[in-house]
Amino acid sequence: MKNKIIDVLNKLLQNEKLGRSDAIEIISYVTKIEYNEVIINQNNFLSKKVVKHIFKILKSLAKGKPLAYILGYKIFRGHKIIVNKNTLIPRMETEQILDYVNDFIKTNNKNKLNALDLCTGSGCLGISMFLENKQSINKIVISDISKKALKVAKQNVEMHDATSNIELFQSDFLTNILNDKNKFNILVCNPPYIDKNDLNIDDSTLKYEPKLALFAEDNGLFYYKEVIKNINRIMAIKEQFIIVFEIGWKQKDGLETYLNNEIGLKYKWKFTKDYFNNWRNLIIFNKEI
Ligand SMILES: C[S@@+](CC[C@H](N)C(=O)[O-])C[C@H]1O[C@@H](n2cnc3c(N)ncnc32)[C@H](O)[C@@H]1O
Repeated sequence: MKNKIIDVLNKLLQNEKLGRSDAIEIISYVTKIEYNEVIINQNNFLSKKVVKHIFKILKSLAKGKPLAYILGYKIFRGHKIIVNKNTLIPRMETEQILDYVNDFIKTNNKNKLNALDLCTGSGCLGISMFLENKQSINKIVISDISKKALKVAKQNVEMHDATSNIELFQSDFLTNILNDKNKFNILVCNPPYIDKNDLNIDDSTLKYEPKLALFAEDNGLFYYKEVIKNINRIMAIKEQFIIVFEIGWKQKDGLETYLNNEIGLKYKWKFTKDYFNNWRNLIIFNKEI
C-alpha cells in the first residue's frame, strides 16, 4: 500500500462526515506536521505506524465519536480550543456571537470593557473575545456550573496567555453573579437550550457530549428568562451594554412574548439568523448598535 499523504488524504475524504480541513487536521495531528506543511507536502510518504494510527481514528469516527474529542481540540474562529468529554464541542454557528460583540466593541467609546461569558464550557466565547479585542477588554469573567468544564477552560485560558484578563468562576448560573458588585458591558451566553422533550437530537451529540450542556427546563427557555429578568442586576445599564445569546431555531416566538412582557420598551432587542437561515441569536442592548 502506498503511504503518500495525498493517498491517505483521499482515503479520509471517503468518509462523508469529514471535510477537507478535518482530513488535513487529522494528518497534521498524527504526524505532528504543521497543517500548512501537510498541504504543501502531499507527495511525502507517511510511515506505516502513522497510517495505522490514522485508520484507527477513522474507525472511531465511523462509530460516531466526534473528531474534536479524538483530537482533543477544536478550531473556533481560528483559535485552538482544547475540549474533552466534559465540554460541548464549540459549533460553527456559535462563532457569529462574536461578530456582534466585535461590532459593539468597535463602536463603543469606552475602551476598557468588562464582559461575562455565562455557561462558558470550554471557554471558547470568552477566550476568543479576549484574543480578538485585547486593547478594549479590561476583564472577562467566564463561568460554568461544571468544575470539570472549568478545568478545561482554565487550560485554554493558560494556553492563550489570558490569565491576567480572564477570571474563571464557578456558579450555578446567576447564583454567585448576582451578588457581585461588578456590572458588565458585554454578556455572551450559549446556555443549554434543548427542550427536555425534544427527541430530534443528533445521535453522536446525545452519546458523546455532556447532557449538562444540552437540556433546559421551560421548553428550553429557562436560562434566557433568568438573564432577562435580572438585566438590571447584571449589566452596566448606565453605560452602553449588549447581551448576545445563542438560541434554538424554534425559540424566537416564546422569547419574543417573554421579552414584551418582561422588559417592554425599556431595552431594545433583535433576533438574527445563522448561515443556514435559522433563527440563531437574540441580541439585547440599550443604545442603537
Ligand atoms: C451549550 S454549552 C455551551 C458551551 C460553550 N459556551 C459553547 O458555546 O460551546 C452550555 C454550558 O452550560 C453549562 N451549564 C449547564 N447548566 C448550568 C448552570 N445551571 N449554571 C451554569 N452553567 C451551566 C454546561 O456545563 C455547559 O458547559
